[in-house]
Amino acid sequence: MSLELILKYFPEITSEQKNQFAELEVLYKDWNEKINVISRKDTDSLYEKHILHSLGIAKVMEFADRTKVLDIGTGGGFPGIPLAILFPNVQFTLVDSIGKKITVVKGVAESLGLKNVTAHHMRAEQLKEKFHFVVSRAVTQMPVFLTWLRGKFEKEQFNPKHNGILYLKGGDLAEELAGLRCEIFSLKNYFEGEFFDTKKVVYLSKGNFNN
Ligand SMILES: C[S@@+](CC[C@H](N)C(=O)[O-])C[C@H]1O[C@@H](n2cnc3c(N)ncnc32)[C@H](O)[C@@H]1O
Repeated sequence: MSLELILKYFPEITSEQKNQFAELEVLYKDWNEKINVISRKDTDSLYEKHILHSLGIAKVMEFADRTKVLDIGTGGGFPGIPLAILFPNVQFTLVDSIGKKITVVKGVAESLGLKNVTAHHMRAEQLKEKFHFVVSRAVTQMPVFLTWLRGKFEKEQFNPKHNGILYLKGGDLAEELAGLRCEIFSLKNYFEGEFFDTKKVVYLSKGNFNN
C-alpha cells in the first residue's frame, strides 16, 4: 500500500499533492541508491513509517498559511518534506548537520517543485532565523533539544495556542518529559496499524518552556 494509505487519512488532497506524494517513492528509491538516507528495510514501508508518520503532526496541528516551520535533524526530509507537500502555503526550513542528507532533501524538493522548502547543512544551534513552530523526529532527548531552541521563536503568532514544538516520539516518555508542561497525542487514535501503537506527537506550546 502506498499512495492509497495517504489518501485514506488525507482524502482532501489535490491532484498536485497526490502526484507529489506518489513521486516520493521513486525519488527516495533513486536517491537511496546513491546516498543512504532510509534504511533498506524501511524503503518498502516508506509510506507508513516515514510519510504517514510525518503527517501525524498534521492530525494534531493545522498550520496557518504563512507560518514558518523549522525541521531540526531532518535527515532525508522527515517530517519536513511530507508536511511541506501537505501545507504548500507554509514555509519550511529543513536543517541537518550531515551535508549529504541535505543534498537529498534539496534534490527531492526540487524534483517535486516545492517552492516552500529551504534546506541548510548546519547544526540547529547555529541557525539564527526565527520560526513559529519547530518539528522533529528521532534527533535527541527533549531536554537537550530545548537548549538548541533559544532565540528561535517569532514573537508574532497567528493564534495564542498555535506555536511551539511538535516532536514525533515513541515509547515511554515519562522520564524524558518529567517536569515539562506538554500535551501528548497518540497516533494510534488517528492511524491504524501496529507501527502506530506506541507513536506519539509531543506538543510544547511556546509559553511552556524557556525560549
Ligand atoms: C536518526 S536521524 C533522524 C532523521 C529524520 N528526522 C528522520 O526521522 O528520518 C537524526 C538526524 O539528526 C541530525 N542531527 C543530530 N544533531 C543535530 C544538530 N545539532 N543539528 C542538526 N542536525 C542534527 C543527524 O545528522 C541525523 O541526520
